[in-house]
Amino acid sequence: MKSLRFLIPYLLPYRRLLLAGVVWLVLTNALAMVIPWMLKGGIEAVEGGNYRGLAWFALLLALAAVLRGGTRQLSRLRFLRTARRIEVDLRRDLLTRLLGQDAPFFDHHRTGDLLSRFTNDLTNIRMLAGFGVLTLANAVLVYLFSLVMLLALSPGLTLIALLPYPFMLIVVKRVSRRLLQHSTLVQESLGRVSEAVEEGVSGQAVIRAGNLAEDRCRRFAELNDDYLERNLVLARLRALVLPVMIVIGPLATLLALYFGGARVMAGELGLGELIAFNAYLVQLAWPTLLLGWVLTLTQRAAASMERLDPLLGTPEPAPFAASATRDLRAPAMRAAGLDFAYGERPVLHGLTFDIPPGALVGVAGGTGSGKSTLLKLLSRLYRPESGKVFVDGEDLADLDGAAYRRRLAAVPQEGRLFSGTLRENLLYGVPEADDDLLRQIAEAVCLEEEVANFAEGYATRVGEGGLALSGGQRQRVCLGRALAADGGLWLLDDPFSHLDAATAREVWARLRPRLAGRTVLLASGRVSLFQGMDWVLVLKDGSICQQGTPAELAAADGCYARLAERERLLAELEGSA
Ligand SMILES: Nc1ncnc2c1ncn2[C@@H]1O[C@H](COP(=O)(O)OP(=O)(O)OP(=O)(O)O)[C@@H](O)[C@H]1O
Repeated sequence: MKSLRFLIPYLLPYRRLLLAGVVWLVLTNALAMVIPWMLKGGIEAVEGGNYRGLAWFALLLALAAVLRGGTRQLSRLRFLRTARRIEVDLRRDLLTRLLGQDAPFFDHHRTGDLLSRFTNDLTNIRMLAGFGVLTLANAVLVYLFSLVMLLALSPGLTLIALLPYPFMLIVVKRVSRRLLQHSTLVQESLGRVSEAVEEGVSGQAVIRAGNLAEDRCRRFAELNDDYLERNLVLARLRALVLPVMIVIGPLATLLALYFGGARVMAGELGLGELIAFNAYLVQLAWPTLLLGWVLTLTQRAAASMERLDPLLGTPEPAPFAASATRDLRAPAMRAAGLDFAYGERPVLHGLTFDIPPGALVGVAGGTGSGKSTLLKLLSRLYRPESGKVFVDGEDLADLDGAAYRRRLAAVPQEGRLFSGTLRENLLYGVPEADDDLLRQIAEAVCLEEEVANFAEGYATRVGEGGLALSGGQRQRVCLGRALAADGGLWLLDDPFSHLDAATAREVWARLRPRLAGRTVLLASGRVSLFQGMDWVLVLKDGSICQQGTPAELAAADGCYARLAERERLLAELEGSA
């Protein structure tokens, strides 16, 4: 249960609210204790023929019951409000930490599974922090108060009536470990179901185009069956606890009635006392029953907390870089013997190069040669296995991440747009930008004509992930977004891959003057874009096979020349087609 300790810092800010809840709860239980005592007084009044006394006891009993209803509501609201606030705090912290994770984290966690942590796991924790804590606190108070009253009425009978309770503790202890294990399995299984739904929605176009719906449905059915199976095991475990909890109360009453009845007949106990004794016992029944439920709730929340641990257990990320303070200084970049592997799979081998500040550098190479991976290392999304990257002579690993991001304008290969308008997407991170800048940016990435043809212009909504735009339009919006934010170091990962050769050349021609004075690395499979650049690194199977000026490389008989030749042949083929 150590995982539940994570909850304590989240409970602390609400200790006053919780304390108020506890105070109302104490009052509720004190009033609950009055009721059987009034019952006892009423019965004794009946036995003594005291009608006036009976009326008073009845009135007080009713008053206690009404007041108890009110205080109960007041305490409930405080506990549940605390739980809702904790849920909000946890959700906020989760997202902050998620956004602070580096790329390998996302390689190892599935989207649906991460999403289910924000929904199902948080609900489990909220349930425990609200109903769970309330029920537990209430049970402790009911047990304490009732025990005092039971002992006051008859210590001997109390011992007899409470005999079944240790049996309950044994069952609870035996089942709770297994409940935790199976709750974890259920949450993991739900993560896989969520993952399949997420993939089904985001990949719907591919599923339809490839006629994969039947296969996806079959896999989904398997995942669902697995989820059902694991839930059934959990339900069977819970079913072991509930009957025990249900039986305990009546069993105690039975013992009290049998042995207490004998004492009443022997004249050792009053009838009113026996009835009050039973009424106190009955008050134990409901909290006892709910304890079984709290047990499963606790195990589910503990399993959920363990799933949040990889995120919440990481140090709080540094404050995110403010967009207003972009750093436009062009850095010198140097790599010394960079090696990198995705898990066990080596991808980059001993990359060494030197780029002076303000240089325009191409990164050439065939598909899968490691271009994107190199740019990811330079943008510090991944860290090299061995070797170092130096930025202005300083080790990239030692640099302040936020300061480095302020200097960086990175355009990933598959740029992602956010739900919202075209304007919002182009000016993300530069909210103070005006229409003038917006138009300049659109012009620089050759979007102005297309936007003019959209009925709503820059107010056009791009759809989730930019689905309402073409792949090429999405790429250009991402380029425009980087242009609006700007930075001294530009890492462009094949940002023209969805554009035809002519448009790619046009966008690049418009972009180049705007990048003057920046250090720029452009990765692309199109060698023609590297003309006039200061330097080109040519990658092959994760190693640098050549580097030099484009003219030198074109003149030499090497992998660059072969890439150029292949591009020329492809262009000829396209032309003749
Ligand atoms: N997240 C990842 N996990 C595991 N392997 C990966 C991952 N990303 C890329 N790879 C592998 O690393 C190798 C280099 O990929 P990379 O994307 O860097 O190549 P690239 O030159 O940019 O290719 P392309 O031009 O097709 O985009 C490939 O073999 C690829 O399968």
